[in-house]
This record gives sequence, C-alpha cells and structure tokens, in this order.
Amino acid sequence: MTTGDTDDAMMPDEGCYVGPMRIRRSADQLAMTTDRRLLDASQRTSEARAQRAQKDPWRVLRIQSEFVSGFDALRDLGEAVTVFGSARTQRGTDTYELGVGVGEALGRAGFAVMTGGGPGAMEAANKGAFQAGVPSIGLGIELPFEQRLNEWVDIGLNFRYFFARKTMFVKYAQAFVCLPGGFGTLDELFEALTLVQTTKITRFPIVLVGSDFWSGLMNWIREVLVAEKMVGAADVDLLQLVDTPEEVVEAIARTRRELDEQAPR
Ligand SMILES: CC(C)=CCNc1ncnc2c1ncn2[C@@H]1O[C@H](COP(=O)(O)O)[C@@H](O)[C@H]1O
Repeated sequence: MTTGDTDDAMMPDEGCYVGPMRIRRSADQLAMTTDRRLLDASQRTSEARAQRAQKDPWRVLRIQSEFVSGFDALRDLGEAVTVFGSARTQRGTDTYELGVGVGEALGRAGFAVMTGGGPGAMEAANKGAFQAGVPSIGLGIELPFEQRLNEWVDIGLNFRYFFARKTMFVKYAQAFVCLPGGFGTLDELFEALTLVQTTKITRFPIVLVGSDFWSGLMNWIREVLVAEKMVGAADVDLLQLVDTPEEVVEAIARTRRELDEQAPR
C-alpha cells in the first residue's frame, strides 16, 4: 500500500491477493476481504438485507470453486503433515530454527509439509521441507493487509475463505503439528482436536512442539477442563507435547502404530 507521497506512489508495492487476483495500490480493496464480505454484512437496513439476499446465493459458486481448485491441486499429494504456528515468529530466533528443524525432520521421514504459507513459523516449516526436498505447500489466505506466500513454498494456493482452506489442511494431512502461536494457531489446533474428539477424523496425531510454551495450556486443560468435566480425561491424550524435531516424527509414528493396533481387523 502506498502512503500517497510522490516517491512512494512511484514504488512497486506488494499489495495483497483478492482470491487469485493481486491488488496493488488500492487501499479500498485492501480494507475488505471476501471472507469479511460474507460474514460481516450488516443486516441493519432493508437495503443491506436486500443486497445480502441477492448476493449470498451467488457467492456459493465462488466458494464451490475454491473447493474444486483445492481438491484439484492437492489430489496427488502423498503423505503430508500440516504445520501451524505464529505468523510473527522472527527469523533467527530459536523458535524459527525449531520450525525449520521440524519441517526438515518431517521431510526426511517422507512427509510433504503443508502450512498457511505466511511468514514466521509457517515460513520456517516450509524452509525445512524445501531443504529436505519434499513438497513444500502453502495454503495462503486473503488478508486485509500486505501478505504473500513465503519464498520457501513450492506449491502455493491462495484462498478467499478460511473455511475452504481449513478443509484442505485436514483433508490432505495425516497429522497436525503446532509450533508456538497466537489466536490463529489456537483456532487451528482446537478445530483439529474437535474433529478428532468427535471422530470426524480418526487417524490423526496432534503434536505440540515446545513444552515451555504449551505446558500452561496443557495444565489448564487438565486442571480446569478435565476437573470440570468439560472434556474426558482420555481427551487429553489426543495431544502430545514434545520439544525436538526428532520427537515430532517419533510422536507421529507412535500414534499411528497405536491406531493401527486398535483398528478392527
Ligand atoms: C505479518 C502477518 C501477521 C501476516 C499474516 N499472514 C498469514 N498468512 C497465512 N496464514 C496466516 C497468516 N496469519 C495467520 N495465519 C494462519 O493462522 C496461523 C497463525 O496465526 P497466529 O499468528 O498464531 O495468530 C497460521 O498457522 C495460519 O494458518
């Protein structure tokens, strides 16, 4: 986005994606994402209600097309692991290097690596996958500020709708790994947990990396959620807490062995 003075106006600007389209130098476009148009429409005036009634049904076609292009792009992907984590993790930090190590270890174990395609921990995991020579996938999302797929993504898809993108993370992965992160990472983590808890997905290890970061949450789950009977004691075992890239791979292998043993013959 430009600041409007002459020099800046002459400079190329990264802009943002609106679905597959790249928009540069247009502040109005940047302020409104497609997701927001769908979810945040005002119902207050009759005019707004009429507009919504007219436009929402047609949005379905666009939503449908996102599923079609996602399924099409990822259909031949082999075994893959989705790695979530903060968009704000800085390069050169221990957490960033941990993310690179996780991507690389997963790659060496034969998994493609799928992330949100953004900066920070997502970039780190994509870099590790790239270094291991396995497919490094980034599923980007249209956001109201500058963003682009990180440079370590080999196969990139950009989504308008969060929910279509989330389906791809689950459908094409055999496990979830969470590096330290904020609301976005927690949302993705708890969505995966809910899907496993409700048996919408069955064979699915979920691994948290970094005990310093995650143990507070684990304690709260045990001391509050289990104690108050909001979740069962066994639900806590859906999560595995580890500290190193090697342990991530071991945790995934262990869960898969256990699930194989439990599977009906
Ligand atoms: C500089 C900046 C904030 C860029 C944001 N650019 C992003 N690009 C792609 N996915 C994202 C982005 N921000 C959040 N996410 C999604 O939310 C998670 C991270 O959110 P958070 O930083 O933990 O809460 C990621 O796993 C990703 O799937």
